[in-house]
Amino acid sequence: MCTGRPGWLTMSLRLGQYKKKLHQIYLPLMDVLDIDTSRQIVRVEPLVTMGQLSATLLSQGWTLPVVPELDDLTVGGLINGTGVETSSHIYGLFQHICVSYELILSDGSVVTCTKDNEPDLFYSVPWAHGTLGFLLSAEIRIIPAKKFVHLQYTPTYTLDDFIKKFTYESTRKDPHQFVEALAFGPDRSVLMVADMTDQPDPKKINKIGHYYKPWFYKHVETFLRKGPSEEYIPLQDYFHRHTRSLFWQLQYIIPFGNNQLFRYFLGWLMPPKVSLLKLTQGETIRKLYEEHQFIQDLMIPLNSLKEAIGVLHDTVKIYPIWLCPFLLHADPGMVHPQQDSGQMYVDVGLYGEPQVMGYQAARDTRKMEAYCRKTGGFQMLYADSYMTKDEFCEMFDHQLYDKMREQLNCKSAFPHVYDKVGRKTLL
Ligand SMILES: Cc1cc2nc3c(=O)[nH]c(=O)nc-3n(C[C@H](O)[C@H](O)[C@H](O)COP(=O)(O)OP(=O)(O)OC[C@H]3O[C@@H](n4cnc5c(N)ncnc54)[C@H](O)[C@@H]3O)c2cc1C
Ligand SMILES: NC(=O)C1=CN([C@@H]2O[C@H](COP(=O)(O)OP(=O)(O)OC[C@H]3O[C@@H](n4cnc5c(N)ncnc54)[C@H](OP(=O)(O)O)[C@@H]3O)[C@@H](O)[C@H]2O)C=CC1
Ligand SMILES: CC(C)=CCC[C@@H](C)[C@H]1CC[C@@]2(C)C3=C(CC[C@]12C)[C@@]1(C)CC[C@H](O)C(C)(C)[C@@H]1CC3
Repeated sequence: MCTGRPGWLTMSLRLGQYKKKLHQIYLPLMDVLDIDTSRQIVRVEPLVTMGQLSATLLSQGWTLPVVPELDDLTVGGLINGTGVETSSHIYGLFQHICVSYELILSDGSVVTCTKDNEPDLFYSVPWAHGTLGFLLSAEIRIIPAKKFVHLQYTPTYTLDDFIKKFTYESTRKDPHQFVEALAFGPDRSVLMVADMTDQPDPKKINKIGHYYKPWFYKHVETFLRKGPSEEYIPLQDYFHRHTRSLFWQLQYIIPFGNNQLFRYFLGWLMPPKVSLLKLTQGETIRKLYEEHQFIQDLMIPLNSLKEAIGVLHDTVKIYPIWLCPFLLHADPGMVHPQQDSGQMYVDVGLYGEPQVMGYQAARDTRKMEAYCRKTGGFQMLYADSYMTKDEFCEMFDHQLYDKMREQLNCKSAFPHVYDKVGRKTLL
């Protein structure tokens, strides 16, 4: 079994060919069920999207501690897959802000698991991609929101200076609420730290969410020239700052999209719906993307970042690079640090056309996957994974997952997670 959500509706690169072979279970569950401000918990169904949830919560003065920024990402996808954002250096991944999951298992029974009740199930759901049961609802923590974020930009011009400042901001004892960086070259980066506030300086307010405003990453790049700066951005605009340009992928689809005239007259049409692009994309475009684009998020320990930037420069040479620190909790399950306590990791996001000569998708992605395993890191599974099953099992800890599959009689009910996400099985 798998969910009946069509592959073209999802925010991953894959079309979900496995869905054709499996029995599809329709789960039209798309409601925000309850906002309990005394417990600071929101109860939601799996098809609730980030755009919908952040608008609902913000209207009441609340927000999720971690808001993955593309509007169409769903709670179900973020729990059964994963989610990360610029506040993750404090709160961890999306799974770490979840308090309970209500699931329907292969025998039809419904269970609610938390870290104290059915902990094995609770810890094995994230990253299992719906191969242990179907999610019916989840309870997620919420925190009070403010109207603006005070965002400070610091350009750096050497790799060493950048690593020093980025490491400091990611690990300091009194951290800023949001930390992110964009690397525009091996030694040209802009570090951004931000905090929520209700007292913006009116002269420094920038409503970056307006449709005629420049794409956010282009705006950030200007600070390499202008030097350090600060702004006040409406919170909702901040959360969805990379939505309008799909990070920097829209430049390949609409190359003139950031042109001033285009923005003023047609900017309100942007971004195209990812699901519409997926639904209408032909086989040729799909192949072109597969062969000429490298879209991957590698989650590696922060102390490997300097080396990783060098390796990525030599292997694919793609800029900008999205850098987002996150605290990986030492919880049981498929993804945890190699040490016994939590460890600071960084999500290294590469979304673009490799500028190296002779790039070969399968060969070079495999190289990056091997490097990621060597550092003790993980690949985000919305992207194409070319690993073999053994390599996959080396990257993701299968101990608890295998135990739960055995215990819950999953083998005849759900495919193995590798058979859902592995690229080889889709060829
Ligand atoms: C993407 C998406 C996200 C959603 N998210 C949420 C969410 O977060 N929370 C939530 O609560 N819901 C959510 N919904 C569901 C939505 O709230 C319901 O579809 C709601 O019923 C839509 O209201 P409407 O005003 O568009 O009504 P309609 O769709 O026009 O009507 C809803 C029903 O009421 C009937 N009806 C309308 N008027 C009358 C009348 N005068 N007398 C008798 N019957 C009448 C209609 O025949 C129909 O059966 C979502 C839906 C979608 C598609
Ligand atoms: N900032 C970020 O963190 C970003 C994250 N992403 C990635 O995008 C993906 C989310 O995209 P989205 O379109 O929302 O999700 P998808 O529909 O792609 O779902 C992802 C996985 O979760 C499973 N799943 C979804 N809902 C349920 C459910 N109710 N019960 C059981 N399993 C379920 C799906 O199973 P099935 O195949 O059976 O439907 C699928 O394997 C995540 O993997 C995330 O990592 C992408 C961009 C940014
Ligand atoms: C962890 C983080 C921040 C991840 C961000 C990932 C985005 C850059 C990804 C998510 C979905 C994504 C893979 C997508 C695409 C680009 C990169 C996206 C937006 C596009 C639009 C590229 C063009 C393709 O033809 C197609 C339409 C299939 C995909 C759809 C998904």
